[in-house]
Amino acid sequence: MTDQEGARPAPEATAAGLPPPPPAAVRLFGERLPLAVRYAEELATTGIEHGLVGPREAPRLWDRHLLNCLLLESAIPQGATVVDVGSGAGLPGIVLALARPDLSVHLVEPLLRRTTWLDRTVERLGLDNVVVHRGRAEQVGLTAPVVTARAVAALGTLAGWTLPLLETGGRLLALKGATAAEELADARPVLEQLGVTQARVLTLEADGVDPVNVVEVLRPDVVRTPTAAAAGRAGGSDGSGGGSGRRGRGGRRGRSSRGGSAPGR
Ligand SMILES: C[S@@+](CC[C@H](N)C(=O)[O-])C[C@H]1O[C@@H](n2cnc3c(N)ncnc32)[C@H](O)[C@@H]1O
Repeated sequence: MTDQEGARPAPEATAAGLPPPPPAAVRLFGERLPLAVRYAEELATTGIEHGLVGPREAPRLWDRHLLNCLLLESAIPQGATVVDVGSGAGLPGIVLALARPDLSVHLVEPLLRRTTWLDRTVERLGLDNVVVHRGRAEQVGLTAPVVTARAVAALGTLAGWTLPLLETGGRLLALKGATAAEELADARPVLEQLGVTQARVLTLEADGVDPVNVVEVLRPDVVRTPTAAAAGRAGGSDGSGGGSGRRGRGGRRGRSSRGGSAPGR
């Protein structure tokens, strides 16, 4: 047998270098896989054209982005409302909404170019469990039991922005990279100033997917304002890495609304 006879056909590319979904995506998205494929195709085409995704990301969209974000869903209770801050191209918010139609997901993103793309993508995918809000986390005025974020800000800064968005007993779930424990240790003084007493690193895993580190921060009964000095130490840089079923009062599903509308309260 020649090499050529024994060679398997190359996996068919679906859009602009996007490979077919890997077995873990097929298994984990289940019946929602066709929608996840359409989202991946949007990322690989219009997402790259509009600058929401790096031009070389298409071949690794499944592993590095969709599956990485999908692992987070196991930490979110059934029927939860989720506020995803700094969504960018909808990561992790759209992935969660795709995999979990029981969730009500609010995407918070300040940049108009991005919310325009998010609006259009949510509409194209027919996701009626997503509302897009244009605004900054610290001004958007939403509340929910779960707030998610990936690659938005250093942990102390992120906690300062997002703890006020959490309902009593709510949790911030921040997707972080390999240095999650280090980042949590660095942020401890600021978290203490904010009143946080419970924060830990969760490692989420599934067969065929690289494990993901998530920093979970529980909302304290009273969220305090850190001193300016502590806030400065928290840093404003981009942190690397990476709920309850009610709809926003002011937001429309699949549409943008400026900050100020609240899902829950
Ligand atoms: C590096 S991107 C990450 C996007 C996406 N979460 C991901 O993982 O691909 C950071 C995003 O956070 C947004 N952002 C920055 N400051 C923010 C703030 N104060 N509130 C909400 N979003 C913010 C930016 O506009 C940008 O879209």
